[in-house]
Amino acid sequence: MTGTTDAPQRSLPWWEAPLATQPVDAVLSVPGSKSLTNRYLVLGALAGGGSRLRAPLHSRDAHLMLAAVRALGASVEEIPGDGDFGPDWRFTAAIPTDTPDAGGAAEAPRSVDCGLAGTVMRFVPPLAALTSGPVRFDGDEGARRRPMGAVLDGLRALGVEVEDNGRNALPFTVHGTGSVTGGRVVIDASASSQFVSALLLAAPRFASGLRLEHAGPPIPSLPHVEMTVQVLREMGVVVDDGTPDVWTVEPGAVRPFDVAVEPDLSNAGPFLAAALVTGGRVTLTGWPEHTTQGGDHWRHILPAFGATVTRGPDLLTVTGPTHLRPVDLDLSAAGELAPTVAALAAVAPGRSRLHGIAHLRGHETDRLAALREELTRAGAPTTETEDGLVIDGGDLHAADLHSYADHRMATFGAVLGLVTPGVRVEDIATTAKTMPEFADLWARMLAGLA
Ligand SMILES: O=C(O)C1=C[C@@H](OP(=O)(O)O)[C@@H](O)[C@H](O)C1
Ligand SMILES: C=C(OP(=O)(O)O)C(=O)O
Repeated sequence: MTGTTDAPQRSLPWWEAPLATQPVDAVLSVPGSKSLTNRYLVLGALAGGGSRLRAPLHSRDAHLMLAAVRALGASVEEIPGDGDFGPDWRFTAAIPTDTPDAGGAAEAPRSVDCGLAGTVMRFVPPLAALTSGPVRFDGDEGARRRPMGAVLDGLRALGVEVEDNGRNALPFTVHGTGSVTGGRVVIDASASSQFVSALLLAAPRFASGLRLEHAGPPIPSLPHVEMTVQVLREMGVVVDDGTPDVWTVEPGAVRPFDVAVEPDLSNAGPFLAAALVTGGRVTLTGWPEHTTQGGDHWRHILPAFGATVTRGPDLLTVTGPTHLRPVDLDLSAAGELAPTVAALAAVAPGRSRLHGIAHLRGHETDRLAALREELTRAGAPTTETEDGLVIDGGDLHAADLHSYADHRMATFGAVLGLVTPGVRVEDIATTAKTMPEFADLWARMLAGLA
């Protein structure tokens, strides 16, 4: 099966991926979780009342979410914190909800730039529906290709007016009336777990709460839905998720909070992968004891390649094997890890199979097509299946690897480059979507300084 790739037409700078001259040996910390930061920003916008995010992620996706909740009327100030990667955020006012629609015809629409952030384009429209007046959403060119239908149809089923010229995609305008009645909604969330999270996060403020049902093929990335349920419960919201594919959220207040954001375990992936491909050792600090982050799956994925994973208090250490083994993995629960897993499979001699990830075609780019193209270009012949990739690894060579404006395609290239002379990665700065510090941290890891 083949797809089309959308390698950029513009000429972007090339980054010479550093080659590891010896096994890496580093202890490092990574910035905060995108998924948690952007959920807390949404919940802070509903709670207000001095809610504080400690050590939040400072990246393009997080700053777009911050700008979005501010555009909807929340007030957030930056205050010094203890995090290594930037200041804390404190809400001084929630978004105004339950305000009657002023009649609004002449009101200029507020606008939300979604960039390429799935969390912004999916989580913010239901918030916009709770405020009064039109809100126009748009984003990067690539964002207009990402699936949105289930959120927009879900909102329409709840009585919210959404104007999208029949595209079911960005750009669109949500016409908020200051309140959403709520009730029962059925959606197909097989293209993204974010459709479920989006409606659940705003649901405590729907007048009669929400009963959300999924009907369709299985939902991918289920730990992200569990994360949504957990953060809602932490803020005092009553959620029932006892029946598979059905969630009920009781109407009620979102309690103001003070939380420390966990490190981003998905973004820890390329650094852990460095230990595997170089036969070295990498320790991540701040690894949570319990977490809903999909990135916690590294503890199970990396041993399949032959790595040893050990836990210490607040630490995870990964030691690479002498030779990587090929793998056969279902990544449906943690699809965002697939580009890094694919890089490891390309280094491992033999045939690896990744499945359960058809929905990656709707991520930042069509990741199955992009990975097929770039892996094959680098000497690991790859084919697409209906729901994954078959990768023949072990014989990589120099290549110029495209990043498709996708942070995880860029870090994928960096992993290949560690053990393959002559790899260049296009536009490493695209990692700013979730980790602006990537190239710097990568260099520090290689220097043993991190
Ligand atoms: O809710 C979230 O924070 C996310 C959910 C997942 O989306 P999909 O279900 O679309 O894979 C994940 O891949 C994405 O990086 C972040
Ligand atoms: C799929 C991803 O992002 P988004 O939140 O934009 O969906 C990702 O980070 O891998």
